Amino acid sequence: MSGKPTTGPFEKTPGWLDWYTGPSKPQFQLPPNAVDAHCHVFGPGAQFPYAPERKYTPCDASAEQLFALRDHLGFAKNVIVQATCHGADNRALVDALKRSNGKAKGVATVKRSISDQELQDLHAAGVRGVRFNFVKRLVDFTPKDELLEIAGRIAPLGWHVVIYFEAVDLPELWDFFSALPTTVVVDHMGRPDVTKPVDGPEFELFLKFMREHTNVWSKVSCPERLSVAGPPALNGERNAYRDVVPFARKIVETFPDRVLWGTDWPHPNLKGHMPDDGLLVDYIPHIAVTKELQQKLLVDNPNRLYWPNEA
Ligand SMILES: O=C(O)c1cc(C(=O)O)oc(=O)c1
Repeated sequence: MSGKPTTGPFEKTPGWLDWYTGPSKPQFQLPPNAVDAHCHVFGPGAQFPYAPERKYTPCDASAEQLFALRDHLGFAKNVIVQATCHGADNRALVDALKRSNGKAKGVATVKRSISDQELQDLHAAGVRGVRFNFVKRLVDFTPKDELLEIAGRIAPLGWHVVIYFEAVDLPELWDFFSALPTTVVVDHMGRPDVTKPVDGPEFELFLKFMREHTNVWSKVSCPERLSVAGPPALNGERNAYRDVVPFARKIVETFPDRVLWGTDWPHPNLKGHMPDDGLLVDYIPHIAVTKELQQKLLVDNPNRLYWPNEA
């Protein structure tokens, strides 16, 4: 790993937790060509300013630092997801993609005013999806007709839509999600409340959503965000976030061909602790318990979605 977090000209949100320097080497050996399918770059703010409409100001997390983590953990490639602190200004994302030597693809945030040429430029840089965010603490509301219009424009490019929402909001968003004309990838399992039973009505609704929509995939990421009881991936703990495991394992085993995993580095907005990313990788074999499931989750699925010509 190289470097320490900086903050440049911006003042971080009070209480901000910086990403973990000096992560462990995972004990779990990632298979060849494994993809970290959800991570972000922040700034650096001095070069790529944070968006005026942002809801938080992070520490910087540069492309070099992300690529150093990738190599340290043993991933071959990254999918970099536009972070809300950059709004619809995708310059930091595009710069990271261009400097990845083909080892990163991206998911952008766009507005309806984007031109066809700008979409083509994003495609050339390696963008393969757009993100629609419904988490109220992160973004202001965007009208659904605007989102549907964007989805209709990116569909012919072969892109997909990434959606981020809270489990309690799924009933209200169901019809809108059903109308999306592309592959749809859900961030962080649709944020289940893991204090509720894994076979209870809330999580069952999410499973039903995936069962009834074969175009819907799920990232089984972010146990560090969803966990209530821990234990955190710190201090050598290689059996972390046990309360999240049954939820992620259920999705992996029910929909093995429609799941992705990512670190979520640099883990924006965590409050209690910042995980050791090496120990976070050691969470994977607890949710994908066979070599076959690990191969699909980490290699086959993300390569099929993001590098289809190489898969
Ligand atoms: O839960 C979060 O705070 C969060 C935020 C962002 C973002 O700001 O883009 O992305 C994520 O994947 C998760």
